[in-house]
Amino acid sequence: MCFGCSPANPIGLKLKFKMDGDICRTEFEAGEEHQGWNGYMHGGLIAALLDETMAWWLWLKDISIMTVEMNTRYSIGVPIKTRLVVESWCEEVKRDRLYLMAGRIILPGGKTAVKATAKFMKIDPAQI
Ligand SMILES: CCCCCCCC(=O)SCCNC(=O)CCNC(=O)[C@H](O)C(C)(C)COP(=O)(O)OP(=O)(O)OC[C@H]1O[C@@H](n2cnc3c(N)ncnc32)[C@H](O)[C@@H]1OP(=O)(O)O
Repeated sequence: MCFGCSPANPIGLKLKFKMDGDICRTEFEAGEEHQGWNGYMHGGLIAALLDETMAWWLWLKDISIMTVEMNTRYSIGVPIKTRLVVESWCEEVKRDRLYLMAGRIILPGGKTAVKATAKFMKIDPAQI
């Protein structure tokens, strides 16, 4: 019952993903329950949005992975009750096992509010 994508998780984000060329994309609108500071989305949940979107780029290609490292740069506060677009893509694959991924959150109007980079490690699907 994944916090990011399961439709059955009552407190989950219920994200749905689509590939558009080499970009994986989802949309999300944060509610009051997702706030940190008043009116703005919690930074940890923003990181979860990006982690999940980068993971799904791989998952949609049938690659089983786990996040092993992630860096998040918060440039603009992410307002709640606002339609967000989240995108991810692959920048490099090392030794056929380590995937260097990147992602961003785009506000209405096109500005990038948050950028992330992360490393994902391919694992044996039997491990999860
Ligand atoms: C549908 C999609 C839903 C996805 C949900 C969202 C994704 C997530 O949030 S996953 C949850 C968070 N992540 C985790 O809990 C991961 C926890 N970590 C692990 O379980 C293990 O470290 C695991 C299985 C990934 C790798 O373990 P293991 O196979 O033993 O790796 P290990 O032997 O330590 O390292 C393998 C190689 O990778 C390298 N490596 C390990 N970590 C890193 C790193 N962070 N950066 C670069 N290289 C690394 C090692 O140096 C090693 O290199 P070499 O082969 O040359 O010696």
